[in-house]
Amino acid sequence: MNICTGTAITADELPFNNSFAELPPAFHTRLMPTPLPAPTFIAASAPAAALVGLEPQDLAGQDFVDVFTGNKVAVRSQPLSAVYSGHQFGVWAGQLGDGRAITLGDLPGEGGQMEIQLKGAGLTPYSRMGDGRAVLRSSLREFLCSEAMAALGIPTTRALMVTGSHQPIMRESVETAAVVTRMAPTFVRFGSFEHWYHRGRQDELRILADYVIKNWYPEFAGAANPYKELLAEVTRRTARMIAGWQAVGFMHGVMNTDNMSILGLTLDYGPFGFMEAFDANHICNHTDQGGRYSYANQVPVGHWNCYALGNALLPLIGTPEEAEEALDAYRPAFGAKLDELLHAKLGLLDVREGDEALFDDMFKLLQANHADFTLFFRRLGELKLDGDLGQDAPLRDLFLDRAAFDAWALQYRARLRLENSSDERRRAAMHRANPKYVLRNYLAQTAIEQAQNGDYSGVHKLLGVLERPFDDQPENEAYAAMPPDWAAHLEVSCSS
Ligand SMILES: Nc1ncnc2c1ncn2[C@@H]1O[C@H](COP(=O)(O)OP(=O)(O)OP(=O)(O)O)[C@@H](O)[C@H]1O
Ligand SMILES: [Mg+2]
Repeated sequence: MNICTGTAITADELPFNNSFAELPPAFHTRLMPTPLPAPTFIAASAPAAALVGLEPQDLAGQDFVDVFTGNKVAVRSQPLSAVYSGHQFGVWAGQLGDGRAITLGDLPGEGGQMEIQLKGAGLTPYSRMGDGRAVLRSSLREFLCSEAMAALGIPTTRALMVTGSHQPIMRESVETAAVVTRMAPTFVRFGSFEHWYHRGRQDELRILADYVIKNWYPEFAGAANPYKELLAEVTRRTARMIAGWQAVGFMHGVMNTDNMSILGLTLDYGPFGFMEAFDANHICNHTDQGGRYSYANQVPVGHWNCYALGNALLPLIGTPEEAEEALDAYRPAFGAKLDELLHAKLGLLDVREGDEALFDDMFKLLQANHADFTLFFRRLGELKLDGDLGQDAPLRDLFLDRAAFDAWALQYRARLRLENSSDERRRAAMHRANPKYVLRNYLAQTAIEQAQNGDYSGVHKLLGVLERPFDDQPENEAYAAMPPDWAAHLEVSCSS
């Protein structure tokens, strides 16, 4: 829909601006996406489409499929790939860049403009050893999880649609190609700044920082030290985003600095996972043998990544002391956000002494019993304040050590009694804080295998369920179930 005239627009007429293309040529390479043979529509997200005034049914039309696969370039689009560098697994990796992502331009929307990027659209000068492509499996995971995270209320890049082609792509086995159309106000990463810092190119560093401030942090433009303010705010946003991850059991899997968004958005859905049987040391990425990006380590790694950004911004900020001051925002921002989220998850209206001990004991209990993370919090909402704990069997049955659960539940009930709330009201509030549906690996895998056989109905169905993660959806009970036995053998890695 043309947001000015209210009429339908064709893909060719998409009203692209190209703000990143206006930066000097050192920041990007102008290039054309590489077409894929016979691209087909797989799925689109209606909530994402609405952000840029598009209708999902229009996206299924061949002209949109062609533009969003990269087979045709809209008149006003100036496709480009951006350069960036980064630290991978804590080690400086040098130049990376969009090796398979091509930005088409920015589309206007009511909430602000969105950069539209095709992931898997062919070789770029930054492809290094890669083929510039993404396979259907990883593209569906990125598509579904981007939209699932948005519905969970966690800051994230969005996924507008996904298209596929029969073109064979070699990974561990032969798979087929797909393209995800992603959206974010900008895809600038921490690594975009590290790139110029490590080359000693202060002019470009300043141009990039000014570009980001002007467009997304205009409130700092007139500050005494805008770059210090920028670092402090990105640090706070990153900390809050990671608190959001911890609260739903999301594990990113590859928190390299080139995957950290300058807007504090979850970026790059590769070997991610959602916590099932709780283990704070769980590693979701099979390739991450040392567990650098385990669930528990996400918190300090987020801080480490902000340090890397602070180091890169140092020539603009001035002194290390000022950068340190900005980075000091991390712990309080993380602590305050997690505390707020945990209170909501436990249905606690106010903050009281002893709450931290209650949370600690809860995590120890979950750890000792490897209770299912999502089911635990969802079923906790059903707990009754009075009566025999045995009446809460579905919750209690998540724990092998029932006595340990009973002891904690009594502590929790005592805490709840300090507040004046009914079972009903608490249940409703907790169900708004604790999702029933998250993208468990087995759910993604089931939909992917169906899609690999040409049937996309499982993807559509799963997307619909994940768009309403807090609703009860009795007809979709099966999607809330614990993983079946076969899922124990599922491994996700960096292969994508
Ligand atoms: N198949 C591929 N072809 C070319 N480059 C690739 C390919 N896979 C990954 N890369 C590049 O390797 C680097 C690190 O990869 P990583 O898996 O973090 O990113 P990605 O999943 O491709 O993309 P993004 O971070 O944009 O979501 C990036 O520079 C990325 O573009
Ligand atoms: Mg990446």
